[in-house]
Amino acid sequence: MNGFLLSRADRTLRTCGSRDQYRGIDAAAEALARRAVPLVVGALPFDPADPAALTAPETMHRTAGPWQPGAAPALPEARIVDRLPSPDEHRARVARLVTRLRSGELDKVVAARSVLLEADAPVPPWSLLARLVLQDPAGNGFGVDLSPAGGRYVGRSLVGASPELLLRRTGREVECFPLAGTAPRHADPAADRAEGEALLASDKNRAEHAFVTDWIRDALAPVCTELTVPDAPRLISTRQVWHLATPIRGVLREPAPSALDLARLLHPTPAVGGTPFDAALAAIRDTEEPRGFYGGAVGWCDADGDGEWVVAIRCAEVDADGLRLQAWAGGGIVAASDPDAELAETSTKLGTLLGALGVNTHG
Ligand SMILES: C=C(O[C@@H]1C=C(C(=O)O)C=C[C@H]1O)C(=O)O
Repeated sequence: MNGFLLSRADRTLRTCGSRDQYRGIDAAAEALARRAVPLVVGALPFDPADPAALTAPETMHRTAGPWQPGAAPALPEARIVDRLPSPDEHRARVARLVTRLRSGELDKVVAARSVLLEADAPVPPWSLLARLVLQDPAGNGFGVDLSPAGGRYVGRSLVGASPELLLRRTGREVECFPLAGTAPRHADPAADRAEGEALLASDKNRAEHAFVTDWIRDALAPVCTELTVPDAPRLISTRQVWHLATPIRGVLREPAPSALDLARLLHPTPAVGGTPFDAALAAIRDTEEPRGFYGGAVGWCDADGDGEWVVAIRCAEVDADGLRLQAWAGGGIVAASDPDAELAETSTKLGTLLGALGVNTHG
């Protein structure tokens, strides 16, 4: 995929070409700080030890509102050919994590799984992104060339539509919109509303959510002169799920960290990692296949330090030839989690990507 696109409800950034590429955040941050480049776009991996895929683009184009790609492009038929791990193994992993959570070794950890897909003809990443944005124009649709990360990422892209804003920095203002706590949507409006209300009232889900808001508060407090974190979360919905969400706002202390510095400070939050941070990251590294850029962050930062980063969920990596895709979904596990419910939650979340691809099989 040549270029980068981030489609948000209020504005879209699209870039083309590459005048420089960075595998390390430091090198990109340094180029921005020297004003050697006006803008850096791209993706940060889930695991901070892995390479990033950052690009200083040749040209950029900003438009108001979500991306308007025109009519929904047709996509070739695609099907699930494998699951990593198998649904049974995911359930077993969640059960083992619950044992560790009950022993007090961990407070929360996100368990993820993926599905591998094969298509009859190449899936153009831009067409997949167009379908995701048309399916939910309010979501944060993104398409990123992962080539700057090198190795197996050359020619690969990351395409998705995330409901979660890691951060937006505008001058000294910083905003975050973390999510954690999930319930499925229902076709019947009364059942749907009841599911949402039950999520909002659930102590288990509120506790899961609070690990994320506490993490963000602790990370932002030292770099802010003002910080507002509401006491209770609110409900938001996508086409597939309800989530608990908390809008967080702060005023940054001078010299204000850039959006890229803030992304590095906040990511990975316990919405995709866990608490305590080191133990959760170690558990994920020990139990899961590599997440690559799933669970990472996608966004941009300009030479003034402004920028936006969304959490890279509800997404897939598309192979260089477009014939193979890998889509992931995860969920926060706490001591009270049920392995069957967690498996179902990942299937529902996979529905964002699979729905845009026209794959109806439940993941
Ligand atoms: C990890 C994912 O989603 C995250 C986990 C959530 C949860 O555990 O309830 C909710 C929203 C996201 O922060 C995913 O979609 O893959």
